[in-house]
Amino acid sequence: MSHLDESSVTSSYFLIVNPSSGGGHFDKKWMKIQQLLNVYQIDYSFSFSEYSKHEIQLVDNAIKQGFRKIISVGGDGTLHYVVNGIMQQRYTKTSNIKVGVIPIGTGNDWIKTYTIPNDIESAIKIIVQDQTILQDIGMMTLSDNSTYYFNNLAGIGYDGYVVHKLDTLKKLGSISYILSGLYGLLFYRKPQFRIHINEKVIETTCLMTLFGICKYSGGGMQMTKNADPQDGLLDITLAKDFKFFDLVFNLKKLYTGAIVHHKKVENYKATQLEIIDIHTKKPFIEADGELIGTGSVKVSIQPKAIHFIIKPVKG
Ligand SMILES: Nc1ncnc2c1ncn2[C@@H]1O[C@H](COP(=O)(O)OP(=O)(O)OP(=O)(O)O)[C@@H](O)[C@H]1O
Repeated sequence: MSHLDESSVTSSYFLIVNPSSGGGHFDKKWMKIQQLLNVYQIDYSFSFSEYSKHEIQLVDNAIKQGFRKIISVGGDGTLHYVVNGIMQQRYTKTSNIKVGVIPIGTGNDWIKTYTIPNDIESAIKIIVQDQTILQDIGMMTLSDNSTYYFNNLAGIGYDGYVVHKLDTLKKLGSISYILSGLYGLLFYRKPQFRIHINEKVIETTCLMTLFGICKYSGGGMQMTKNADPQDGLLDITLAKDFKFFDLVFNLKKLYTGAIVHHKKVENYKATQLEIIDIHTKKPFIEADGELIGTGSVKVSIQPKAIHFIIKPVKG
């Protein structure tokens, strides 16, 4: 780790701004954000991301320059790459970094766990209040040894397929997740997984396996049983031989979280697991709603890795 001279560390915020996030009206939103940051006397610098994953490089530069407070202005994808930038940099311990979010994305699922409102001014007020939580971060290693981090939820199988299909439907907003999900289930061929978890080996046909750090994904669905962002454990859901009608008849349960009690669903807590794609069907792998690759994957957790600015808890 190449440590910076402490005198170059600044208390100012650095905003990573995704102008493509949220599908429109960016100029108006950005104008409002700048005005409010001035009203609340927040000292900041910023960069616009110019393409997907550019956030990683922008975060690296900002931390190198001495910034320790990073604000992600965008949706879950922007936050995902901001987190990847923090986890990959080598200038300071990741837990020295504080991350806040100004949500302007389509889904904005990460903020739901912390009841941060999907509203620019409320989010800025929360940043001013400066209450933080030291959150766990998930890590995935693919067959080619590439490494990816996730701050919300990741998965392999059908959810990856849905993310792959989602791009064309995203302009419809959060309903696009469910439309994409239902459409795909008519055609999707479930892979066979060999799963090594907690000294057990499970071999099964599997619609998907999910790894949760936080509670919500897919535009407000709750598909893990008891995700706790600070317990040092992945909250794992195995949706086994789920069929089209299993999903149609249980739509409401996807949103209430009751789906985890379905007889074709198994839940686990673990610090690590490995999923082997037995017949090399190359199932899609997603992290925080971003497609990251295909094939087998090892998943683990980095406990209490990054400080996130969250809504102050009353009491
Ligand atoms: N200038 C850019 N042009 C195109 N894509 C970009 C740009 N900057 C960042 N991206 C990428 O846009 C993708 C989507 O971003 P993000 O998820 O934040 O927005 P969203 O899709 O509107 O919101 P959500 O994921 O919450 O539904 C991410 O992969 C991000 O890296």
